[in-house]
Amino acid sequence: MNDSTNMSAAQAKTLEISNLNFFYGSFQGLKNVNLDIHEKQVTAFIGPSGCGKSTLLRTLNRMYDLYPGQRAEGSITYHGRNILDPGQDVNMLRAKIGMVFQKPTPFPMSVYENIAFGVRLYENLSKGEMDERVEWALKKAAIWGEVKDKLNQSGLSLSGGQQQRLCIARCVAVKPEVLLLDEPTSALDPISTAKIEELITELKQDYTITIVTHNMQQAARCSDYTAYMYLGELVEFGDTDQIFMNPARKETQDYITGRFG
Ligand SMILES: Nc1ncnc2c1ncn2[C@@H]1O[C@H](COP(=O)(O)OP(=O)(O)OP(=O)(O)O)[C@@H](O)[C@H]1O
Repeated sequence: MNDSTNMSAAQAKTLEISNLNFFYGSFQGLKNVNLDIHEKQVTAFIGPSGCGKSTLLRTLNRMYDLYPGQRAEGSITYHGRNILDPGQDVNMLRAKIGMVFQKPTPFPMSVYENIAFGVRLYENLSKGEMDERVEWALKKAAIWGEVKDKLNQSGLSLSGGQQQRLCIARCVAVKPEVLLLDEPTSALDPISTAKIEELITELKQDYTITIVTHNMQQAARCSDYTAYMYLGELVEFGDTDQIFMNPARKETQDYITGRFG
């Protein structure tokens, strides 16, 4: 648990989720979720399989838009605008609110190009500037030392843990404000997991982070706030210390102590 966070009501909110409902066709995946994501803090979504953690994460940068039949209702306010509005520029939104998936997904191209490719979609940098950006992003993701002599090798030649940090670097390279991490360590060994957890703690100095995790210890170690979900509803949300040590709801207590789920 994180002692750096003496939570206060005054803490800035990066995303304000209000009355959010989500539908997969006729199936309702999220039911009236209300939640604030605080600036430069780590918020963990926990709960049993199928409770809606990934669905909630995917609404935050409208990733669901890529799939027909999926829709969200309600509002998610970001910089004073509801990002669910049809007029929202989703490409710009995804640059500002980037996502890293459960399985590392490097592009089948060099380490350098994995980073430069996304940057070119948004910015026109000179070769020198791009070199600097690539190095900066790889350093931010704590992988520069391991890949600086392999920039022209395929991203797919890296280990799983390195690939995941490359994906985090790719996300950071376009200078987002928010990182959405969907079970980022579930495919990784314990050492790579520890590196990513350390990285999350470092990255929150600059970014607002939201993480879906099945791992209670991970939520307790890395997050400042925790949201416990069940059957599409937000059961309880609060400071991670409070949720783990003194949950208000019995359902939360049962889940975190392993009596349920
Ligand atoms: N593409 C889809 N079409 C229809 N229903 C879906 C789809 N994706 C998810 N669901 C349903 O929505 C609900 C929430 O799923 P979601 O993936 O958000 O849960 P989760 O908490 O992230 O689960 P897990 O921990 O297993 O990844 C589940 O009942 C799931 O079956």
